[in-house]
Amino acid sequence: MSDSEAPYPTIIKGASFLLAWRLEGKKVLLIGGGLVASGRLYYLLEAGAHVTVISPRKRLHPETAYRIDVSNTEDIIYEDRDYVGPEDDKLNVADYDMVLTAIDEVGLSRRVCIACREARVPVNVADVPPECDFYFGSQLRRGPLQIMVSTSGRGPKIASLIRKQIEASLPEDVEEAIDSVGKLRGELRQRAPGTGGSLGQKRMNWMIGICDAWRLDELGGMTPEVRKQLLDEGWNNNGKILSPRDVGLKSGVAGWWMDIRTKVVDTLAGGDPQVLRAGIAGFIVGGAIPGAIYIGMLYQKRK
Ligand SMILES: C[C@@]1(CC(=O)O)c2cc3[nH]c(cc4nc(cc5[nH]c(cc(n2)[C@H]1CCC(=O)O)[C@@](C)(CC(=O)O)[C@@H]5CCC(=O)O)C(CC(=O)O)=C4CCC(=O)O)c(CCC(=O)O)c3CC(=O)O
Ligand SMILES: NC(=O)C1=CN([C@@H]2O[C@H](COP(=O)(O)OP(=O)(O)OC[C@H]3O[C@@H](n4cnc5c(N)ncnc54)[C@H](O)[C@@H]3O)[C@@H](O)[C@H]2O)C=CC1
Repeated sequence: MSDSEAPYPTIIKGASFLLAWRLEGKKVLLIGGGLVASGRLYYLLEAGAHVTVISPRKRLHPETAYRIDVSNTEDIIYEDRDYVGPEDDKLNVADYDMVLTAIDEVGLSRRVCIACREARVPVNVADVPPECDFYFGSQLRRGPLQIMVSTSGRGPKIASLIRKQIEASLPEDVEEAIDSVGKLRGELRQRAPGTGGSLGQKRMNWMIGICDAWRLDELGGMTPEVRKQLLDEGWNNNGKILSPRDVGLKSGVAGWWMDIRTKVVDTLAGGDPQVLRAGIAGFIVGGAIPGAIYIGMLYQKRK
């Protein structure tokens, strides 16, 4: 059977299994305290992990020192010393949910990796990709929204550049929209509790319908009263999907402008606002220069 005849997508191996790992309250061992470790520590703390950092004070990155001494004293156990290796150290890698090394001693990192794999503890060795059970990626976070770019170890700087492009293209209201949808889902669950089954399917269909019918900026502006109206007159009315117009919201100038803008951008610039902006700037500059010459000529003539 050729690829084009296959009923489902062809499996192309070589990917990483991307997840959003819930580390809240989990124990993580971080060996090293330099620049790379400071980045690791930041993400671990944002995820609510309890981190044990081992690294001599004298080469601690200032951000790591700040986390240890000032901002996250409760979340970090700090040991001011060299880690001596999995065979001799008083800390046992098997006692942790995750182990990270970010040191400049490849031999030691390798021994940590072997010990972790024996103990089946996931490990990341910053300087040796084959010794990583998982890679970090270039990340961005806007409240509940998290995006990670991975290049499968090939080009971390490219991952960083792509992340910046994604960041610049995100709609402004994305955080508020996710927040509103989260609240609506919670209120729907209170009204129709339970897991799975036909009720679960009905709940999911209703949420999909709402997300399809409302634009991000409209979702972001949803008040508690509107959410109640959606549930009272929509969900409780045979699972009807009410649009913003149905609940009395006028599209408003902002909404109208967004619609027009999206249509114009799609038509003129293939969906890229930057291309359109460049085009408009070119149009203005292109008009301004001949205009200035013309006015200049009129002025000359009058004289
Ligand atoms: C495999 C991986 C393992 C892991 O770290 O988990 C890994 C490995 C290595 N990185 C090295 C170097 C650099 N790393 C960066 C930057 C980042 N590296 C990150 C992740 C990863 N790096 C994982 C794969 C990610 C993927 O799949 O795309 C990012 C995305 C996330 C983060 O670290 O938090 C973060 C960007 C964060 C951001 O800006 O958003 C830069 C650029 C810079 O510093 O500006 C350089 C210098 C340029 C260069 O060398 O390309 C070297 C040394 C190579 C050598 O010695 O020559 C190794 C080891 C090796 O490759 O052998
Ligand atoms: N994965 C990635 O994204 C990147 C990885 N790297 C690699 O990661 C490693 C760390 O990089 P940096 O943080 O920039 O180095 P760095 O030199 O700033 O920090 C190394 C840290 O490890 C500590 N350390 C060394 N031996 C130790 C031990 N036995 N026990 C405890 N702590 C120990 C040092 O005190 C220092 O704090 C390097 O090998 C580097 O090549 C570098 C850049 C990016």
